[in-house]
Amino acid sequence: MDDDDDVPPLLVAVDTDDGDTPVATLTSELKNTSVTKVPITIITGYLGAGKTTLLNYILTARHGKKIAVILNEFGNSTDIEKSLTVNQGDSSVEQWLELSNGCICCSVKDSGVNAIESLMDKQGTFDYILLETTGLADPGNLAPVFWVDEGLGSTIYLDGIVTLVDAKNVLRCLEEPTGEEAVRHDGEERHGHGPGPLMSTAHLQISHADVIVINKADLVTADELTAVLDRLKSINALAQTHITDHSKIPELEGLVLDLHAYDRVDAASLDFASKGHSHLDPAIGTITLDLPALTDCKLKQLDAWLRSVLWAHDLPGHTPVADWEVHRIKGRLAFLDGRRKMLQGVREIFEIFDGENSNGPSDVGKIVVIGRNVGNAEIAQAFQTSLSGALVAG
Ligand SMILES: Nc1nc2c(ncn2[C@@H]2O[C@H](COP(=O)(O)OP(=O)(O)OP(=O)(O)O)[C@@H](O)[C@H]2O)c(=O)[nH]1
Ligand SMILES: [Zn+2]
Repeated sequence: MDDDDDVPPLLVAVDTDDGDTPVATLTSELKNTSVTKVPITIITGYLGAGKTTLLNYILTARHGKKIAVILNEFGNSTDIEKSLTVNQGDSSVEQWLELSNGCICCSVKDSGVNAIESLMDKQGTFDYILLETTGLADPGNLAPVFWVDEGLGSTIYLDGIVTLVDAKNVLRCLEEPTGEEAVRHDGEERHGHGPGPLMSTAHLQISHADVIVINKADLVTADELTAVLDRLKSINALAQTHITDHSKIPELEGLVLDLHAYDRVDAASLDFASKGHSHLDPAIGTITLDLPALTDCKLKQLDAWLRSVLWAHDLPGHTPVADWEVHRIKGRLAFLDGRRKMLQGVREIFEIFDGENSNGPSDVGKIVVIGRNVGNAEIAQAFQTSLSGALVAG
């Protein structure tokens, strides 16, 4: 591990021609065009994978953005009464989350967003927010905090989750969850896990990713790299992958920044995910469900099915065969009349929104699911049977 971790990355206003443009000027300029929402990218990855290296790379690259870096302390849902720290130039501002009583995920959601908004009030708006999690954070707990409903009028939006993996160590991390992790992720809080393949923090960080940066490529052979890539694709076939040395991404925009991962669904990634990949990983996998052409009535049935699966953890019409949990869900919903909608979800939260209309009758609907044990043949079959049943009936 590096010893520079105690020195948090700095917020720098890069590429302004005179490096010391006062913050006040930037703020008033931005306030005039105040409808612009600020994207937030979650940067996650196992201990020592290269998160800080990536942050520093982004901060010094030419992009002209005024970036705020937030170090997240509430990676685990049991440990959220913490603060957000924003580093700006030489100063560091800490904002405590004020948790109200009531449902813990609602209060985290409100306070996480409020904390950032109040930081922006105090410090001036940023163009972009990078949120670095601790190495042991589960991004699935964090994403819903920042994936805010349009209607709530938030000034920030979740742009994507970028997961760094260490090419040299990731396979070992996936094989050997530490005792503590095995207990943490195999026990309590989530839907009564039965026995099953162990899931590590590395699994959770990979399964929730929109982009996976396979870092430290300089430390492995080409064959080792291929093995890593195969394993990662078997866990999360939806994420884009990039191979790097010292987290150097050639083009930041579209590859790690400005992904719009939650307001668009990329058709090519859905098609790739449904090509059928090996089930190399026993704990987490990606499956594709066939979806018949929809009508408005069937859309309602699909919505009810999603609520049942994601909220009640119940596969309608099916006795649970073994334990499972859904981390990500994405889909293309094709309608008989040529309309097309997209589905996007993280854990319990999902959204269906309009997509571009199809070009013709060959358009097929599909839903890609990433989650714990869903790659198990019996469970994959149960998902498909339950979905098909829900859409035929009624
Ligand atoms: N050989 C090699 N070393 C790298 C690479 N990327 C980062 N490192 C080194 O790996 C160490 C850890 O990198 P960091 O960027 O601090 O990793 P991190 O994910 O922020 O680590 P934690 O915050 O401790 O979880 C540092 O010493 C880096 O210089 C790489 O591509 N190749
Ligand atoms: Zn670090």
